[in-house]
This record gives sequence, C-alpha cells and structure tokens, in this order.
Amino acid sequence: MKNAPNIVLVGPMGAGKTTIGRLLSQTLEREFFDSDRVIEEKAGADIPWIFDKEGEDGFRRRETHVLQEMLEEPEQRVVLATGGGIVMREENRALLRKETMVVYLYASVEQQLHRTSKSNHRPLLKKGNPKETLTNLFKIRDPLYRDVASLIVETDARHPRAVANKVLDAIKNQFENSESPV
Ligand SMILES: Nc1ncnc2c1ncn2[C@@H]1O[C@H](COP(=O)(O)OP(=O)(O)O)[C@@H](O)[C@H]1O
Ligand SMILES: O=C(O)C1=C[C@@H](OP(=O)(O)O)[C@@H](O)[C@H](O)C1
Ligand SMILES: [Mg+2]
Repeated sequence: MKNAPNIVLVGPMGAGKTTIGRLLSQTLEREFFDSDRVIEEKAGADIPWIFDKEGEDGFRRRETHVLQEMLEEPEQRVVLATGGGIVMREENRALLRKETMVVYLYASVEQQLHRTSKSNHRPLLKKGNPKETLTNLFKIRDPLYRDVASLIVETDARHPRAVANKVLDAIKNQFENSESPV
C-alpha cells in the first residue's frame, strides 16, 4: 500500500473530504493537503474573499493550478482532499485520471445539507436556498465524480473513522488486486 499512488478524495460539499483525508494521512503516514487550504495560503486570502474579488472563475483557475502542482510532482505520494467543484473542469478530470487513486466520498443531499449547515466558508451556499443549490450541483456533479473515481465509498451512515477504515480497506483491496500477478 505504501507505493499506492496519490490518493485524492472527491465529492460534494460536506461529504467529509477534508475530515477523512486527514484521518487517512495519519494512518498511511503520508502528507495531507487540502486544495482549499493550499489555495488560501498561496492567495493570502480566504475562499469567500477570492470568490468576491476574482469570481468563481478566478477560484477555479487557482484550483487547477494547485491540482497540477500537487499531482505533477513525480515522487510525491500524498493524500489530497479536493474542493467539491474540482470535477467541473475537464482539465482537472484529465489530471485526476493520470496515476491517481481517486475516491468518491458519496453523501446524500440531506447529509450534505446537515454537515454544511454551520459553515459560512462556502460562498456557493450563501446565495439562494442551500438545499436547492446542493441538489442542483449534485445532479451535475455526481456523474462527473463517478467518471473519475476508482472507488466510491458511502458516508451517510458512518462516522468519520468508519468511513476512513472503509476507504483504507477498499484501497488495500484495489491496490493489492492490481498488483497481484496474472
Ligand atoms: N461521516 C461523517 N459523519 C458525520 N459528520 C461528518 C462526516 N464526515 C464529515 N463530517 C462533518 O461534516 C462537516 C464537513 O466535513 P468536511 O470534511 O469539511 O467536508 P468536505 O471537505 O467534503 O466539504 C464537518 O463538520 C465534519 O466534521
Ligand atoms: O463545491 C464547490 O464548488 C466548492 C466546495 C468547497 O470545498 P468543500 O467541498 O471542501 O466544501 C470549496 O472548494 C469552494 O467553496 C467551492
Ligand atoms: Mg473540504
């Protein structure tokens, strides 16, 4: 498992990408990165500010740049939590398809809504009705998550530690099967 490629978590807001990614990195003794935090550190500003001053397009340009940096480092083996919109750009999906173990953390819209209800760090949920926004985004993005994912793990009825253990088991099975001699 040590040699498994970069592990990248994708999924909607509130799926647990940041939370589970940190748990996975501890167990796997790998560096953990959250693309949102890397974007904020590089910009010296938080995501709401970036959306406000540069628009969503400006944020997406920064997001692609960070993804390129993270995945194009040949020796790097990290755990990367992405933002929920990472799959919107084809260039990001192309990057995710190369040499990467992509895990789709699935969460129902109800759970997405519940888990993001206390957050004021997600600009897309500040406008309009959050449930409608999450429902519409899910319709568009669920097929895109499935397109890039090697594994899909259900998160609704599991605590974070249980989700992380499920992901680890699934990665172990996938990686060992792919390594086993024909
Ligand atoms: N499996 C889970 N069960 C219950 N709460 C969760 C679970 N995964 C994450 N959370 C909680 O949901 C919120 C959003 O999690 P986060 O990791 O930020 O999601 P994402 O990065 O996918 O948007 C956090 O408060 C986190 O503690
Ligand atoms: O779904 C999206 O488009 C976004 C999700 C956020 O990350 P999380 O999925 O970690 O909340 C963050 O990248 C930004 O607010 C945009
Ligand atoms: Mg996150």
